[in-house]
Amino acid sequence: MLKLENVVAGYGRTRILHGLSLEVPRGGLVALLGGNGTGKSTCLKAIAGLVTPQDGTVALDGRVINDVAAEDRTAMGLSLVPQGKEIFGGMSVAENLMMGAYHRRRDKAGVAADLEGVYTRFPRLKERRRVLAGMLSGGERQMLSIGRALMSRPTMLLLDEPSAALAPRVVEEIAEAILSLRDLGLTLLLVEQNVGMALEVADYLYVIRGGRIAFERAVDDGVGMDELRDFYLSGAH
Ligand SMILES: Nc1ncnc2c1ncn2[C@@H]1O[C@H](COP(=O)(O)OP(=O)(O)OP(=O)(O)O)[C@@H](O)[C@H]1O
Repeated sequence: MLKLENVVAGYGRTRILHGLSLEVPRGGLVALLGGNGTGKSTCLKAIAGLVTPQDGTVALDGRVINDVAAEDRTAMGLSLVPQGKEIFGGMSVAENLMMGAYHRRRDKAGVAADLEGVYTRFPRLKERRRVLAGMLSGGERQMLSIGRALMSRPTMLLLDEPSAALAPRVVEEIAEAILSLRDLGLTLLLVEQNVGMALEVADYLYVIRGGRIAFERAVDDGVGMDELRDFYLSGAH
């Protein structure tokens, strides 16, 4: 469904991705692991259209989308759940969710149904729908961030470190939510530093090092936690 080939990208003259290639098949749950500052978020931004590749291609369903604007990629089914839970703290939970459906203004009935769907998936968001998003806990913010992305009716979600700074019990909840999205038929690319969580949910793993993919393997083929941790920690330093 999604294919990156030899993507070179960065900020200004600074190159961060040095020829990165990866694939996410339809319905797959693929994890991209790597240490701090290795370019994981930059990779997601290149897919979402927030960073333009200087070389290489990003293709969705066989179509190269390098020149497609970010908002048009959202309409094509790509939705980014950014790191840092970039929610609007001064707006209510419900208003934040509606922001995810901004390009579907003419589809009032569909948007209302999807809002109910998000509330069914995350009952805590329903309970807190009138609360200012800035008052939510870390786990609730992450759920809101995922819920807001779902409001654009995506076919593929790009999740940027959804477990970051969350307690283990909450990470487990988020992992379950991610698995339930896969069961719903969504295709997922999950950027993580939490190796345990990635191994628990993903069916395929990539490790990024120096702006390129340095290791990849199907989880079913056996990937040891220690092997992975050593691999990318040794590469990060
Ligand atoms: N907007 C920007 N302008 C300039 N440099 C940036 C920008 N965003 C990120 N960088 C730099 O690009 C490099 C890769 O950042 P990126 O956020 O892609 O890494 P990451 O693997 O997601 O790391 P982390 O897990 O710490 O978020 C870092 O050195 C970072 O400082």
